[in-house]
Amino acid sequence: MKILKTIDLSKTYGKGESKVKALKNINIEIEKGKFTSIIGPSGSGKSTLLHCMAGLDDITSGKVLLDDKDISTLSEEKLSQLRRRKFGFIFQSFNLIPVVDVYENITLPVSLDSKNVDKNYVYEIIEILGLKDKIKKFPNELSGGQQQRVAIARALVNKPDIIFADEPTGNLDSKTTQEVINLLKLCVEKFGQTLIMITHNNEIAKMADVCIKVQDGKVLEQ
Ligand SMILES: Nc1ncnc2c1ncn2[C@@H]1O[C@H](COP(=O)(O)OP(=O)(O)OP(=O)(O)O)[C@@H](O)[C@H]1O
Repeated sequence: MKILKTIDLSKTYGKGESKVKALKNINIEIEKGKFTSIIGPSGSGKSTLLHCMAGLDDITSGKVLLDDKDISTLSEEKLSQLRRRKFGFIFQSFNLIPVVDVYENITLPVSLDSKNVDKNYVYEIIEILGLKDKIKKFPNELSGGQQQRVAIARALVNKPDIIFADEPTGNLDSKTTQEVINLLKLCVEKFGQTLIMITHNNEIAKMADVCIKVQDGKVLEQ
């Protein structure tokens, strides 16, 4: 089953002389419950594609279908609700909140949406990600790998349908990278989520179920 599709998706930045065609008629389909990697050279349009699929960036033409519904025409308010409820995000810079502890960093997306925190589920995630003895720590007391594991826990806490990850291991050494990717895969498998991840790294791209190659704003192969 396909959870997300793009139809002739194009994105152009700027106007006139400074116009950049970042995406040119992209047609891709993302399989539900699978791990899809997006690989390509710097500037090829990977981040733009991810942002357009996740409703973080407006598109110039085409469609983005989530469960066959076009999300590119939604209002900013509806889009932000959709992102909060259905999507999880992990970025290269962990984007943790420095003044609250690990537990609060993880549970904040749920409390922001004024839903009750499912404590059993939160502790299950914390356990899997090996953060049990870290929940009272603050982000600056953690290593990079530990901080990224907190960011993964935070992305999972809403039980999102899709997790969008933009170079999540870009700031980590190769051993920690393997650990983090393995944990991410484990969580996705365990909770049946769909993972879409950008990477520069061929080895990581190969760990995915599906690999999409992007070059010069176009999809080379899926
Ligand atoms: N906000 C923006 N304004 C203007 N041009 C942009 C903007 N964001 C990206 N671009 C341009 O769009 C093209 C695609 O950029 P994008 O960031 O999607 O590539 P990428 O494959 O993710 O690169 P990297 O691997 O270096 O992060 C590039 O030519 C970039 O310069």
